[in-house]
Amino acid sequence: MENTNGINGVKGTNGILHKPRSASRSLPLMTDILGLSLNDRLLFAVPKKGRLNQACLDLLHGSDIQFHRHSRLDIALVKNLPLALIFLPAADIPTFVGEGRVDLGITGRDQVDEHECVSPPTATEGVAEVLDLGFGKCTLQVQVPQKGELLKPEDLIGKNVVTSFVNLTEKYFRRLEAEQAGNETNGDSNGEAKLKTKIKYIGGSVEAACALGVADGIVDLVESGETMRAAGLKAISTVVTTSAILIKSKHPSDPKLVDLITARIKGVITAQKYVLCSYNIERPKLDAATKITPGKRAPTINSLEEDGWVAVQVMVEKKEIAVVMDRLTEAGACDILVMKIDNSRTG
Ligand SMILES: Nc1ncnc2c1ncn2[C@@H]1O[C@H](COP(=O)(O)OP(=O)(O)OP(=O)(O)O)[C@@H](O)[C@H]1O
Ligand SMILES: O=P(O)(O)OC[C@H]1O[C@H](OP(=O)(O)OP(=O)(O)O)[C@H](O)[C@@H]1O
Repeated sequence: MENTNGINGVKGTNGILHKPRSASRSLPLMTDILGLSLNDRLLFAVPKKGRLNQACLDLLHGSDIQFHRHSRLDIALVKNLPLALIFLPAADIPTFVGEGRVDLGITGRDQVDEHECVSPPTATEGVAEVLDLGFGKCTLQVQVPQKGELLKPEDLIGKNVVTSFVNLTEKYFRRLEAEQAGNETNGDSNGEAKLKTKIKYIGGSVEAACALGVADGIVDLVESGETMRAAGLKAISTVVTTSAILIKSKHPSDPKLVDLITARIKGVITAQKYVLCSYNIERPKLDAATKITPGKRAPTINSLEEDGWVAVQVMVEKKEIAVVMDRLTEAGACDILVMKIDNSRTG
């Protein structure tokens, strides 16, 4: 049976479309205890707290994924799709998705990289990146006290480094130590060489570690740099850059539903990134104007009732719109209007 969304399945008593779950995923018993049946639902992991949480909730809202989350409960059934949301720490999402326990997830690319240091993808396990979501942009950096003798990452070799990203940090220092020793084979994380740098895990407030004497340097995320500067630290090297991504398991239980959710999320992301710009211009000036606003595919051009004039409608990146309006005015455009896009489906 197929519903209007093109998702195969059968309707349950509550009118929700159910798809037979793939036999490969066994359900945790806890779901029965909570009185929620996850049977036949695609599982979608969302960060339960922290920097990515609100942006993810906004994305779900924009994608018309309707749910009610009971307080203290980390599982929510979606009312209008055969989907269940699982609220998890961002750091744990690559494990659940990578092992195929959860079909879809949103987390930082840094968390996926950290996970893959210890669980490299195989033919059946591991995550596949579906979409860069464009938020949660930051950089994982090596930081040291602003005042001090440590100037470059090599100066930290053999010293104490504190981080929440122990695997990426170990990989980074293995490579650095191998380069310093002039022996590239040492860089293999399976190698025998003992790491000289001492790497310790701390779950949060990593920036306090140097001032408290726990670390000589840290590896932590930097966005605006405010936290780092307030803690009297400076960045001396970048380990990885990151942003929030949509990931899926290698064998999702309902690939068509994964595609549908991906298309909805993509539509919201595009709508957030672009505005719709319309203007009128005399036809001889149209070429110059459309060079300024080429659009995503191409501008829509309609003749006006007034002879020799056309109306142009085109998508423009939000961050560029002020400069684009200045340039359009210079090119002779008039009646320039800019409109917010609520949602989209574009190629
Ligand atoms: N300052 C930041 N700016 C943008 N994105 C960030 C920032 N800090 C973290 N992130 C992204 O959010 C992810 C989760 O980090 P965050 O520290 O919010 O998680 P958490 O430890 O689950 O939450 P909390 O710190 O509230 O306990 C990171 O892996 C990274 O991808
Ligand atoms: O460069 P900034 O814009 O200052 O952001 C960077 C800070 O944000 C994150 O921590 P968060 O505030 O999420 O809390 P945490 O230290 O508990 O992880 C990160 O670990 C840095 O401490």
